Amino acid sequence: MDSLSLSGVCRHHFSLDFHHSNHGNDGVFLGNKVGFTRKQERGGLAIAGVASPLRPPVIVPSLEEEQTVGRRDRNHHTAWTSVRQERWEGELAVQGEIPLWLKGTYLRNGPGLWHIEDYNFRHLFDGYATLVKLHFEDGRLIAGHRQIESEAYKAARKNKRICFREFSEVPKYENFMAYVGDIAKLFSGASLTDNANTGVVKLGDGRVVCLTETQKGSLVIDPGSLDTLGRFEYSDSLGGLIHSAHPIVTDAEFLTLLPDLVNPGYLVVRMEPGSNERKVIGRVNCRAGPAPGWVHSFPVTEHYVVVPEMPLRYCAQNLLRAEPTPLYKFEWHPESKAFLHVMCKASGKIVASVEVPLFVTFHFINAYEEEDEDGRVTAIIADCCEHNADTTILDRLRLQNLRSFKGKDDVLPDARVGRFTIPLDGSPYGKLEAALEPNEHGRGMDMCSINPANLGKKYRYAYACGAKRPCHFPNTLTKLDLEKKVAKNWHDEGAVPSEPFFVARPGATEEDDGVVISLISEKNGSGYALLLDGSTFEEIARAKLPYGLPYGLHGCWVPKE
Ligand SMILES: CC(=O)/C=C/C=C(C)/C=C/C1=C(C)CCCC1(C)C
Ligand SMILES: CC(/C=C/C=O)=C\C=C\C=O
Ligand SMILES: [Fe+2]
Repeated sequence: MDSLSLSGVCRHHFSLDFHHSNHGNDGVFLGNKVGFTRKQERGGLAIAGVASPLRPPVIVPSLEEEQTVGRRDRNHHTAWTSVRQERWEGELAVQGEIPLWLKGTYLRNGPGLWHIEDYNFRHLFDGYATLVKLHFEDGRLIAGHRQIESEAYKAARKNKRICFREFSEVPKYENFMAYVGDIAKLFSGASLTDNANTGVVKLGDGRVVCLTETQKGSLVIDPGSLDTLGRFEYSDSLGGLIHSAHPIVTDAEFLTLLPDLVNPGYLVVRMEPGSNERKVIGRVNCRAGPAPGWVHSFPVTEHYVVVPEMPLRYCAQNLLRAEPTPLYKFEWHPESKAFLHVMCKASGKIVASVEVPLFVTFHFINAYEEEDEDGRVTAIIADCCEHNADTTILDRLRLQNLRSFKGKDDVLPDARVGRFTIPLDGSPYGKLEAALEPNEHGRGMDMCSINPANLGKKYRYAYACGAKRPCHFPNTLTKLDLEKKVAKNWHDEGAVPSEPFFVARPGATEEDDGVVISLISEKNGSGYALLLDGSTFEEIARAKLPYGLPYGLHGCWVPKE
C-alpha cells in the first residue's frame, strides 16, 4: 500500500490526503463545483479543502486503473517507472514565491508508461504519452497529468498488448501471414503508432497539439482538462507518413520538414494559423546517402530554414524488421557525409548547401543570420545539442540502461553545444565547433530552450540539461551564456530534471528576464515542480507533487489571456 499526505501544508487551505489502498472507487471527478469544507472519506481517499475559483477537480485512481496501468516496472528511479495512475489533478503547496505575473499553463509531454500487462518496453521513446500540466495563477499552482488517448494506447489497453509499431516496439505476430499483413499496413501507415509522446505545441489559432514523428500522431488536446479531442488531420494531399517531431511554431506560422524516403530529400512546408493545410515552400534533395538523415528537429533564422542532412539516416529495411537493430529505424552512414542546406523562406530557393563535419543531434537550439558592417548577411550560425558524432546516446536511452545506474558509473556520452557556421558566399564547407567549453556543463547537453522572442535571431542565453558526473543521464539544469561562454548549473542529488522551459516576463527587455520551469523526478518515488529565476538561475519556488512523475520530454506555454 502506498500512502502519502499533503494535509495542512498548503498555504491556500487546500489539503489532500491520498491513501492508495486496495479499496476501489469509481474514479469520478470530485468537488470541481462544490468545495469540501470538512474531510470526506471515500473508498480510501480523504479530501478536505475550501471552494475557490481555482479549485480543480481532484481525480483519484480506480482499482481498475491501478491494475491496468499496473506497476510492472516498479522499484526503479521514478524517472524510469511508469506513471502510477491514469490521471490526477490538484493544487500544490508552494514553497517560495511564484511571481504574480506568471499566468498560464505549462504543458509537458513525454513517454510515461512503459509496459502493458507483463510486457516491459525497451526504449524510453516507446512509452505511451503522459501529458502534465502546471497551471500558474495568482501565485498558486494547480498540477495535473493524464494519459493521452491515442489509438495506440487505447488499443493496447483493450487488447492487453502492443498493437501498433512504436519507436522500437513492434506488435507480436501470431504467424507469418499476420506479419505479412502488418508489413502491407506499414506502407499505408496503418500499422504505425499515433502515440503522440514527444512534444506539445500551441498553434497561432490557439489549438494545442501533441506530436511525435509519425504524422498520424498529431493529436489535439484540451490544455485545461488534458482531454484528447481527436486527431489533427492535415487536409492537404502532401502524403508521407513521418515529419519532424519539432515543428517551428509561432503565432504566425507552423513550419516543418517532411522527409521523403523514396527520393531522398525533404519537403519544407508551412501552415497558417486556423488552417490544417500545409503548403510547400520548397524541396531539398539529399546530397548523398541511401535515405534522408533523421530530422528530429531543425532550426530557422528570420529569413531562412536550415535543413540538416545528418549521417544518421532513416533505413527502410530497419522499418520492416520485427526486431530492433542497434540503431532502431536508422543507420549510421559516415561515408555519406553530413550536410546543411539553407532555404529562403520566401522563395523556397536554396541559398547554401555545405558539407559539415559528421554530427549527431536530436535538438537544434537556435539559429541566426550573421551580418557584416554593411548589414549584409555573410553566414548562418546554427546551434545544436551535439553528441560528438556518436550514436551511442540512442542505446543509453534504452530503459534497461536507464534503470541500471548504481550511482558510480560515468557512462553518459559526452555532448556539447555544437555551433555550425554556414558561409553564404558559395564556399562548399561549413564549420562545426563547441560554442563553449563542454566542461562548463559537465559534458552533458540536451533538452534545450531559449527565450522564444529570440527565435531565429542573435541570442545570448540557452537553458538545457547538463551533467554532474558520474552520471548516466543528464542530471543538472544549466544556463548557458553563449556570449561569455560560461554556464551556471543547478543540481539536486539523485534527481532527474526535465527540459528547463523559459517563460519571459511580460514586458521584459532583458533576454533572461523570466522564469525557468522544470519538473523533477526524485529517486524515492517523489517529485516536484521547480521554478528558477531566468536571470540569476536561483530557485524561486518549488511545489511537491503527490507522487513523482516519470521523465518527460518537451513542453510549451499556454498563456492565460
Ligand atoms: C519520443 C521521441 O522523441 C521519438 C519518437 C519517435 C518515434 C515514435 C518514431 C517512430 C517511427 C516509426 C514508428 C516508424 C517510422 C520511423 C519512425 C519515425 C522512427
Ligand atoms: C533525452 C535525450 C537525450 C539525452 C542525452 O543527453 C533525448 C531526447 C530526445 C527526444 O526528444
Ligand atoms: Fe525532441
